[in-house]
Amino acid sequence: MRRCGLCVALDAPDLATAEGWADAVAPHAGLLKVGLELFSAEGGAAVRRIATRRPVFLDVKLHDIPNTVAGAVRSLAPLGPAWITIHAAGGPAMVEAARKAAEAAGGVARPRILAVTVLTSIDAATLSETGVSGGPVQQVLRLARLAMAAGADGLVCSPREVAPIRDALGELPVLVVPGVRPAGSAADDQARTATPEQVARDGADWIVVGRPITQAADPAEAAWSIAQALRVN
Ligand SMILES: O=C(O)c1cc(=O)[nH]c(=O)n1[C@@H]1O[C@H](COP(=O)(O)O)[C@@H](O)[C@H]1O
Repeated sequence: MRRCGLCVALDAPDLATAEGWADAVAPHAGLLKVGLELFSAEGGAAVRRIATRRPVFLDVKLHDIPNTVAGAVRSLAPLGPAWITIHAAGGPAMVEAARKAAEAAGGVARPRILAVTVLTSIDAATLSETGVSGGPVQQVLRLARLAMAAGADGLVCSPREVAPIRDALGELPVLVVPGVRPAGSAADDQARTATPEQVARDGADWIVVGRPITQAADPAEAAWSIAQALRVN
């Protein structure tokens, strides 16, 4: 039976705040995420410090020409992240360049490349405004196939596409799923959401949760409660 783990997004303005959250939630989280806010403020030190608690998911969502993305992956790999995000919409050559750069960075401990499909903040109307017709599920499936064929190790999608991706692409892709909200929590700026229980049932490998944990009165308790909700299988 597939187990779904909790990744906590440490979206903090400084390392002291992030390390406080990391210490509180580490007993309930299998991965900790360093994203654009923390990485922009603290750089590589954030990855190195957080990695002393749990493997780090370094979410920088690279999206550039293949040569530049490959160079960025080469520069980030020595920090030791378990995962690095890129945008699948950069196209197959970009995804392949990221994968090759990660492999060249070496060994079994190489960073894994996660391809972001359609951001969880984007609804059908916004997607159509950007020129993409057909709706999020169709676009996510298109980008998921493209990214996996080009060598991505896994995919980031919203809770709404976990079941469709499993139907279309099977059990192999690692699925990492933000936009998760416990019943009754505010959606904030997330558009395509579902509960932890639903996402685990549909076959996600990891959920990514930030504010419902970090902005809770007791982040450790909030992380524990979400981790419990994942044990539905
Ligand atoms: O790549 C991501 O992690 C990501 C992709 C996506 O489509 N949507 C998304 O919300 N994320 C990240 O997941 C986290 C969600 O945070 P909360 O909305 O606070 O739970 C943030 O750190 C986002 O940067």
